[in-house]
Amino acid sequence: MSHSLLVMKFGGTNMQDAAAIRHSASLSARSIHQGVKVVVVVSAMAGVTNALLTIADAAETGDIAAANDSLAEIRTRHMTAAAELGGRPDSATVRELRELLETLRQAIYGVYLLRELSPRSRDMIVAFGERLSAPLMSLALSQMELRAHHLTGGAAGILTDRHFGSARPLPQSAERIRDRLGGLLDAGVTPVVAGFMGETEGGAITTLGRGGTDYSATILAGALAADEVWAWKDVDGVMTADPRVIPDAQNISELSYGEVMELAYFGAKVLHPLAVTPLQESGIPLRVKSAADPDFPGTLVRAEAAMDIQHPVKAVTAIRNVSLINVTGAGVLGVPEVVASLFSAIARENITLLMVSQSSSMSNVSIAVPDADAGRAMEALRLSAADDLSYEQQTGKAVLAIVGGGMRGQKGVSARMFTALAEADTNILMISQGSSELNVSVAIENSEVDGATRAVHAAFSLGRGAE
Ligand SMILES: Nc1ncnc2c1ncn2[C@@H]1O[C@H](COP(=O)(O)OP(=O)(O)O)[C@@H](O)[C@H]1O
Ligand SMILES: N[C@@H](CC(=O)OP(=O)(O)O)C(=O)O
Repeated sequence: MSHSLLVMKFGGTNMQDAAAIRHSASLSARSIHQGVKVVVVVSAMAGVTNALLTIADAAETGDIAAANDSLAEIRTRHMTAAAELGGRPDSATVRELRELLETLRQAIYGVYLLRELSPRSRDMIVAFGERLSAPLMSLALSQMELRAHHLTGGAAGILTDRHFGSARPLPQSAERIRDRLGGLLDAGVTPVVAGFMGETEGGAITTLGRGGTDYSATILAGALAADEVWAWKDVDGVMTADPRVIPDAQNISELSYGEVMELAYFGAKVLHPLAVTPLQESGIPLRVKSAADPDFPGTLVRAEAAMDIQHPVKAVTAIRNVSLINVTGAGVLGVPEVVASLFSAIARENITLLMVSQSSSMSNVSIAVPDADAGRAMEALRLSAADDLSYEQQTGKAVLAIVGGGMRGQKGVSARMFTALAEADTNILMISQGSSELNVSVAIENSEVDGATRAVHAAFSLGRGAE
């Protein structure tokens, strides 16, 4: 099928060094040479986002030596890639990288002097990963005789709210994106947008949450009414399970927006959980494609996905490092009161709620939240209707989920999952099924995740050659 506009996203692995960047540029060039306009969206080089977060924390705690050492590594990595991509020491790209790295150094030194790292400062620092990789992609494209122009997410028109660390795009972004990128595209220039980031109306840099470059790409695609989004990955597409845990996992040819959201929410690192939301209104398809095998169709994600009656479950996924919090109301408090206190605390603190289950006879409600959010959840509970509630936290748990639109109305799916878990000697701590019937999730011990995933994957015949 011929396209006129594609948005292509390249993640950290596909930007990790000069060779990977050159290969990614050539994947864009293939389409550009066919007359397709392409908007390129890039992530930071693999590992750089984590390194920047560690550097910011080190500076805040006063360990400027460690921060400077890591910063030097980041500098070397980018300068080496620029040189290998043909950027001369006096070129505009190398000068720009030098300036960005100097601003980053000053920002980190500021955190060190103040011993203070606000969510806003953290976002400003962490977004440098993408700001540093975008010029390298522009350079690689220009070495292929293509005209390219790189921009920050904000300069490309992505305007967000002020939720630093997990910002959401504002509706007025759409028109701004068309204004900022339309002219470039009309002039035959390929925009290269730094992913993961946007900016507030006041011009402060925000980030869209980990894995947010997928989200940047779909926000741009929605605004520009692109034909498709192609998210290039180091895997064949969205797989039936994490291929690092299940070598036998295979590519899923089609998923609906709803299915992919559930998968991402329940831990499949392959896409940002909100990535497809900007596509829902227009129905723009998203393809997850393999950078190593560009002609392989990968996974097509769209509004209505093909359903295979033999496979009501399409994938198994897990989130490790989860805490279970059990909340009990004392005597007079019934379940509604307990739920009300609990949920208002959760909402206030913007906590990711993975599972909820209640026991009506005991005025008891249990929730599963990521370990990283558990401290805040407990603190919020302490500050809420404190005296009448008691709560306890269990760490070291995980949530395992099966996902697939075909389980809607099908009997026996949960039974098959529970039998497989029992046979794998996995203790189930909590169970939940959304009324959308797109998933069934269970809480289990962290240590049992790999074995349980293998067992459930096999029980639903998801592996290669399982039939
Ligand atoms: N169900 C799944 N399908 C594909 N990949 C998965 C799945 N679950 C986890 N992953 C992991 O997600 C990784 C791809 O995501 P990510 O590293 O964020 O890509 P990128 O950096 O290209 O955006 C793979 O390396 C894989 O290990
Ligand atoms: N660099 C950011 C954003 C991102 O989407 O990265 P990747 O495409 O490599 O998952 C992160 O690590 O969260």
